[in-house]
Amino acid sequence: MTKIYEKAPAKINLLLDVLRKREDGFHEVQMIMTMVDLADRLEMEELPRDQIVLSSQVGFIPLDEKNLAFQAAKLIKERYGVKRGVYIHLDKQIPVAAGLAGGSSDAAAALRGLNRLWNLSLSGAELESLGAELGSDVPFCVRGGTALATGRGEKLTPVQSPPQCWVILAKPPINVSTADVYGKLRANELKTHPSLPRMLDAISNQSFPEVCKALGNVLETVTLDRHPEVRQIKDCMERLGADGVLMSGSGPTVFGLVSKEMKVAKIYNGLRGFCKEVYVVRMLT
Ligand SMILES: C[C@@](CO)(OP(=O)(O)O)[C@H](O)COP(=O)(O)OP(=O)(O)OC[C@H]1O[C@@H](n2ccc(N)nc2=O)[C@H](O)[C@@H]1O
Ligand SMILES: Nc1ncnc2c1ncn2[C@@H]1O[C@H](COP(=O)(O)OP(=O)(O)O)[C@@H](O)[C@H]1O
Repeated sequence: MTKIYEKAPAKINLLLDVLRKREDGFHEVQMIMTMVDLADRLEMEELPRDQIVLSSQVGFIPLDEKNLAFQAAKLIKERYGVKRGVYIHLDKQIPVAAGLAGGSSDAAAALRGLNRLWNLSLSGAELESLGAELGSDVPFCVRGGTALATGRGEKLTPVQSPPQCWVILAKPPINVSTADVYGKLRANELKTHPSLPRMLDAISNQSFPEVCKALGNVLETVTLDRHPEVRQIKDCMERLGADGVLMSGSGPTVFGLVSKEMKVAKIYNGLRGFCKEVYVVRMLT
């Protein structure tokens, strides 16, 4: 039996601005998103019966229709009239409900993989548009790389890779719901907004210090207030010498950008003192 493998990397938001709340309940955003090399892995294999079966080595995620990879398989099957079944094994490495788009990336990987397994010959644009039906971050996860995401996050413009660096991820032991965070955001009362042109300039000049200065995420106004432990992790990373520090997405994961390898071990060890889940990864360029 043919087996298809797909990697589903985590994303971080180098910049996340919210412009306004829309009538459909979503928020109009401007985000610079990029992938890091912490990834889930999906293994897909045809089943002799017309059924979607999902398994994982972890017990704390749903394996039924609530799972975004399951939803992706169901959507592509129904839309293209595929009368074949699939067994998907999900090797989960990305922390869940962390602001790292783990579920969205799994859905994107399932779309890419099933397109190959079932020889559907769908274009990248078609896969992205299917992805948009599953979640705002899924089109970016289908495409990967670095992008400016606008609309509710589904409209993508490619952006050059940021200068390569180390990324230290620290996830406090709390789960944050994206819907909750957007729900509590007072989009009209935001006092400051991160500057998108500044971040785009920093990337196009490949200036690591400028990228660090241009980091910004308006969702911190909600999550940092409600979860002091996230602010503590930010402060700790700054104290330990990370060059740039920001919460990713709706949180609670905080990432630190570090250019010099010799600083990484000190920051990692310092964080491990009070946060169990710390990862040292690279940006995917
Ligand atoms: C905040 C971000 C930043 O990348 O990521 P995460 O923190 O979830 O990783 C995204 O905007 C999350 O995208 P995603 O997780 O795909 O969101 P969706 O499933 O589409 O929406 C979940 C809920 O979030 C709210 N939502 C989402 C996107 C958006 N632009 N405005 C919103 O108000 C809506 O209430 C929606 O019901
Ligand atoms: N494949 C999946 N991996 C992880 N969580 C999933 C998946 N499919 C659905 N979920 C559900 O989606 C929610 C958000 O998960 P996740 O995508 O990891 O968060 P975030 O969008 O903050 O990065 C969780 O509550 C989880 O139960």
